[in-house]
Amino acid sequence: MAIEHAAVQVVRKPWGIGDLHPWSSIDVAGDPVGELWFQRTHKHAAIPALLLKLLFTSEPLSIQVHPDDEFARSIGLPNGKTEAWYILAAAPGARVALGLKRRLTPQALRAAIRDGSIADLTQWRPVAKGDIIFVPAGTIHAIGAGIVLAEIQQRSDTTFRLFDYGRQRELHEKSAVAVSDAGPVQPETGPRRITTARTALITSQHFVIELIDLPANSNWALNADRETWILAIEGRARIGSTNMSVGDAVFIEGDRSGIEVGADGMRGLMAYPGPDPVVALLQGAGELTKYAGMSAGDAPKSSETVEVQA
Ligand SMILES: O=P(O)(O)OC[C@H]1O[C@](O)(CO)[C@@H](O)[C@@H]1O
Repeated sequence: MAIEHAAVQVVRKPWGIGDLHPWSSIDVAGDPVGELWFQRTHKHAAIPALLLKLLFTSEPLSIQVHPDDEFARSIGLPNGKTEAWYILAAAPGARVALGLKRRLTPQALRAAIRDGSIADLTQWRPVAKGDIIFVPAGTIHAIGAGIVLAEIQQRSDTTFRLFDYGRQRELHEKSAVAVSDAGPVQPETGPRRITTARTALITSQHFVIELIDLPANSNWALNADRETWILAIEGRARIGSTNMSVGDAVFIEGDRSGIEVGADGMRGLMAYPGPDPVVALLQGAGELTKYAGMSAGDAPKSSETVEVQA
């Protein structure tokens, strides 16, 4: 049984940024921060199946691919890395790449990595705030500059890079060729309404991602039998005794809790293992909350911060 205000792990990246507001009040001294990873707070807690992150880009990430479960296990890793991105903010012209413009043989893919022409073969698309993008393991992909996004992924840090814009980081030609589905991607299925407050954005074997839009001063019951992550993206709420405002995340597993929504409502992402949406997970309690007067000062940011260089 657990309800935790997630700790934040800072990951520095060459493509990161220097000012994380309004998503985090962490002071970014030094190298740019590319990612904030939300972590369980108890040191001896079981390792969750999912990883929730925020990504901040001032330059494009590498063109990359991740292994599926089968390949990951063949090299001694516990699982692969299917991921999804929810766009929180996007500068004009911001874009992401998903799949290739045309199908390549493994030999042609290897040659395109070696001569860098893979950069001209990826299929870019514009993105805007509120977009959701599903990236199954094996999909060649990249994230462009000027984006803040929330990433939900299988818990893995295995990335095979195909191209890195001249940065001096390692490429992983052999593994990338072995795991890539080197062609155009299939069209995605659209979001599906679960209730007036809940929309399933992604329904997949590995995780479900819901957009939750909880009205001002409403009360809810959260019945989390399985691992569940909630990220606040607008407004405020209190989950159990944890106050949440923009950029805060809560982990809950094998536990029940009330949610009291603040005076401006709360919009957030809720993610849990798939394959199907769990209707009983979040239910309206039908009462106005006593918590309507919550102010910014009532919602402290996560207390624990650690640093990682990547
Ligand atoms: O190799 P790079 O460019 O630092 O990118 C790695 C990052 O890309 C992502 O896979 C997002 O596509 C992150 O989960 C990961 O940390």
